[in-house]
Amino acid sequence: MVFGQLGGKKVVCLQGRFHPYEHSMDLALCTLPVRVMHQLGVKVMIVSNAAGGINTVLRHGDLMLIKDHIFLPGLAGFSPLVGCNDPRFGARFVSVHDAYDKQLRQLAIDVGRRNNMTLYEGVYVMSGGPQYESPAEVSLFKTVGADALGMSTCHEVTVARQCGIKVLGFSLITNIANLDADQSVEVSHEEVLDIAKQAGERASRFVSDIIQELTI
Ligand SMILES: O=P(O)(O)O[C@@H]1C[C@H](O)[C@@H](CO)O1
Ligand SMILES: Nc1nc2[nH]cnc2c(=O)[nH]1
Repeated sequence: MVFGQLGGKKVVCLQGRFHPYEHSMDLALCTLPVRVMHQLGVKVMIVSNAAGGINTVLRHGDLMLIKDHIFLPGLAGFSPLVGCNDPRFGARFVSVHDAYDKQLRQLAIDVGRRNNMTLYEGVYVMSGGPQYESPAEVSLFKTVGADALGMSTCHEVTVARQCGIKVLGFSLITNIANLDADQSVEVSHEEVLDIAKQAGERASRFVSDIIQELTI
């Protein structure tokens, strides 16, 4: 965790995250930093990820605001909320009808527009990873309404919402997910890192501008 000030606001940044595939799908462990941030008094969490684009409008390097998510591991019982519930972090049963705050999304859209940024809005699906998806799996996700897919974020957002932290999320499209097994292209982590690196500065500026205008 890095503590500091940005745009006149107190901020805490995580220099990385714990992915469920790195920790035997122990999602409670992977979301510990979010609970710590809650205990520190954090009210807004801005979360980002690298993702494969499913929606055909998305291109390498695009930013997609997350409007909603499909938490696939969570649906299968791999939720950070299973097990004993500690009431310091919120209720046993949590509604995620407003996982990604509408007001914060509007703020991001306004900031993006002022900076002439093309910003898409869509649904992020989290798979367990660490393998990238087969074309048939990508087709499945497309059919159920996903626009981009990755291996993180949903468990963190679920815990943040349980704690009452408002969330803004965006995906950086690092690769185009394959839909056709006959014309598929290999996805590589190097490509993901490369595109993420290229977009880093633009994405950081965008987040700083949003933080500057936060009124919460
Ligand atoms: O932490 P994120 O979700 O940005 O990282 C994605 C998912 C995998 O960890 C990795 C795959 O290339 O990028
Ligand atoms: N699951 C998944 N995660 C990603 N992270 C970056 N690209 C991808 C992708 O295509 N699939």
